[in-house]
Amino acid sequence: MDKLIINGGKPLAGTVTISGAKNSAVALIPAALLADGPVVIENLPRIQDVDIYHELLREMGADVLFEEDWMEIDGRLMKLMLMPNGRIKKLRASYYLWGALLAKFGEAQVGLPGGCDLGPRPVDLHIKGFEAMGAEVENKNGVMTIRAKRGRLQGARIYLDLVSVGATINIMLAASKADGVTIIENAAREPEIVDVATLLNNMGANIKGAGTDVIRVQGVERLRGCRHTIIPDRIEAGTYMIAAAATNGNVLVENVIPKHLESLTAKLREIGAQVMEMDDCIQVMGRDSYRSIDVKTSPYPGFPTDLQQPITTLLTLAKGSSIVTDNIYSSRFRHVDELRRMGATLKVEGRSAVIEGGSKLNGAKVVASDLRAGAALFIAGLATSGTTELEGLEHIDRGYENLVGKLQTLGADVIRVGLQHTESPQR
Ligand SMILES: CC(=O)N[C@H]1[C@@H](OP(=O)(O)OP(=O)(O)OC[C@H]2O[C@@H](n3ccc(=O)[nH]c3=O)[C@H](O)[C@@H]2O)O[C@H](CO)[C@@H](O)[C@@H]1O
Ligand SMILES: C=C(OP(=O)(O)O)C(=O)O
Repeated sequence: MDKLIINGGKPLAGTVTISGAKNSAVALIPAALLADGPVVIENLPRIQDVDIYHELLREMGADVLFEEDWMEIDGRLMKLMLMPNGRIKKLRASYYLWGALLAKFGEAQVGLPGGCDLGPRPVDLHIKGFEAMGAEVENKNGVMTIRAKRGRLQGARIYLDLVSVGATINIMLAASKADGVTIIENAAREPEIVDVATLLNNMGANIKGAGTDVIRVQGVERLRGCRHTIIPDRIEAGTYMIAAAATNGNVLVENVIPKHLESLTAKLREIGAQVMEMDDCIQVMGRDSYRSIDVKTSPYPGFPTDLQQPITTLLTLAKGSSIVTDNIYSSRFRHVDELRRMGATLKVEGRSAVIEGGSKLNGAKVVASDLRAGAALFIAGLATSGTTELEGLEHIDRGYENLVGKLQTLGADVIRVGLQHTESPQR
């Protein structure tokens, strides 16, 4: 297995360019299947989740060209297939095939998704939405068979009991070609949802209100091909911002939408880091001592759960007690034991990490249990003055493009060793 070897203690300095958003990319790709012509998606991140989606599309008979950072997708020759297992288990976002195939064929037979193990990740709200639109749903040994009872879904008013990114996008996908109007209430407002609605509208859909908590979708008969550029990955950007602060560095994070990072920017300023927002970049200047603070995750525009683990690492360096509470996932704390192995003083209490900050971290052999646990640990490795060996890179590969290259550009002493010497998995 590959591992990262990090000789930490060097302040990160320089410029890092952020890739396209993972959570947009993995929804835009299935959305493109709905068009009666080619859709070109640009600024795709070269990450494992995108590679797996590429393979899934080929498996389903779509015509796909994947070059550099763009993909041309033509779903016209695609066949409806049973997809019980295999690649769909390797990522969370394979659940978007439910909404996309339902809209395209009136039917989907796709297994339950994989993705990061963060405790229970139910899909009841997706199902509730499809049922409200006239689908019958059967779960047989983890394979979801979802069928529009009348051949085509009907518009419906759907209230989401919890704010869910996945359910909001899935219902939007399904509703885009349904008969009539669908209203999604208590919809998620994440920028990735706006990105998906923008692509669908450019394909000829009629979606209003994306980015607010009420989304209105007037179904249309046909969607057409178009060209779309993905928004920057605010979680990748946030990870580098936190890494800059944790190493007392000075990093210009470019190709970002600063507004998408406001909750993190506010927290970094609160602990005492200097953060400057410009048009499409953010500069973070660290310092050698920080104030402790509390952080609570919540749906956008709140503090993102996907940055909860990375900021926990930073707060282990701040003097005093900090509490980091994850209101989205109750068990997203598998990085905590590994951080303790590196000398941090913190424990899990309920759905919070309680941190006694200020202890000096040391290098150690640690394992990433999930994608952002990986981020928390490579940031810790960069911030210690010792050597850290980090395993579990298959999780990190799901979401960080060219991690080693980008860190090396910022002056980090980090290499990847193991059987596979390439950063990005083979396509
Ligand atoms: C591919 C993708 O975009 N992944 C993101 C997406 O995941 P994902 O779409 O899976 O997360 P959701 O927004 O749906 O989950 C939010 C909360 O709602 C709960 N829930 C969700 C659906 C459902 O049917 N029932 C239910 O109870 C979840 O357990 C969780 O507690 O949003 C998460 C929350 O911002 C991020 O951490 C993930 O990076
Ligand atoms: C939880 C995440 O991803 P996924 O939902 O794809 O597992 C993440 O990106 O932090």
